[in-house]
Amino acid sequence: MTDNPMLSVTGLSKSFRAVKAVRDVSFSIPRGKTFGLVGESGSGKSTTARLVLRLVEPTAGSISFRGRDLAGLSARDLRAERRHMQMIFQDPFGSLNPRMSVRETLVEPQLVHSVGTPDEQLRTAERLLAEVSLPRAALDRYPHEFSGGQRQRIAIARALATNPEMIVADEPVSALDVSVQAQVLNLMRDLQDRHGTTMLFISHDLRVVQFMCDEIGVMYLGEIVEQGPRDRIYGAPAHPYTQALLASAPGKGSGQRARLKGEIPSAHAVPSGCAFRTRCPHAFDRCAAEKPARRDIGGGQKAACHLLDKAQAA
Ligand SMILES: Nc1ncnc2c1ncn2[C@@H]1O[C@H](COP(=O)(O)OP(=O)(O)OP(=O)(O)O)[C@@H](O)[C@H]1O
Repeated sequence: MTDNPMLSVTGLSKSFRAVKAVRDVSFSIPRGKTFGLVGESGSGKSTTARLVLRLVEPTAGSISFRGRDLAGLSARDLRAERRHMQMIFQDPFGSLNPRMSVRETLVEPQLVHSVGTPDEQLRTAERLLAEVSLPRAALDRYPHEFSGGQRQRIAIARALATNPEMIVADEPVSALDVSVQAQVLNLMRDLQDRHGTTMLFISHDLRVVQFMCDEIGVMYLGEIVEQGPRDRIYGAPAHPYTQALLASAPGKGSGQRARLKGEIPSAHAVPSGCAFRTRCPHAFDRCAAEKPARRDIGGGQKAACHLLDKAQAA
């Protein structure tokens, strides 16, 4: 990774009482790149996003954004920093205020962060609508008058209204019809290219992550068990969980790899040693006794699995 990443997360953990939602997560995102977090429901993806956005306080670990440690910022500085980190959520209907017109929706973030004069704010709103391919007439309409895909376009336009350096997108297309998903993803990629925005992108859908992301972290029970450049993760997955996820993806034959079996255990009772061992087709004694360290396996790929030691010893 580069020396000067836009976002750098180190040793991030979050417990909600006995629930260990996020455990010792570290990654960084170079400027203009997209880092994807993928994993089953309950693996801690959304909690990681909320930690990065400082919507929840970490139990441990640090987050550096634009070279500044977010924990060290006063409430006021943190608010100012939010201008540079915007978010897009799964449910655009829930995240858009039903009582605000599109004009108000797009002007409000600019008002909150004192960006531009009222005239400039309106012009920005008009430009953003054009960028997300909605007509100018949409300005005076309300969220319920739009389809799900159009609402997500409005949410994307709103996220861009303060010209942020980074966007955190949590399952931005999973509530949309499959036919609309590709349009919204294409739009997000085009806008990212045009604006050079850095992105943290969260999805349980491997195809979506493959399409959107440069680098990928695979999460299981709160941990990143494997991480690396997209082509390595999809072409040469090293962790049995990544392999099983890929084999279980819709449209994939099981091939040589075991599909994912059983349910993800509760984050209340994380298995000892390797958290994946209870579902792993390759588990052996050491997996219950000892937690595998994350090891570098070349090409920017890292994975935490005792099999990698075994392979090396062989
Ligand atoms: N506010 C909370 N209080 C208690 N437990 C929580 C809270 N938020 C998340 N959790 C728990 O933390 C774990 C991780 O949840 P999280 O939503 O981050 O996972 P996820 O991978 O985003 O899954 P999903 O796609 O279902 O949202 C789960 O066991 C969840 O029940």
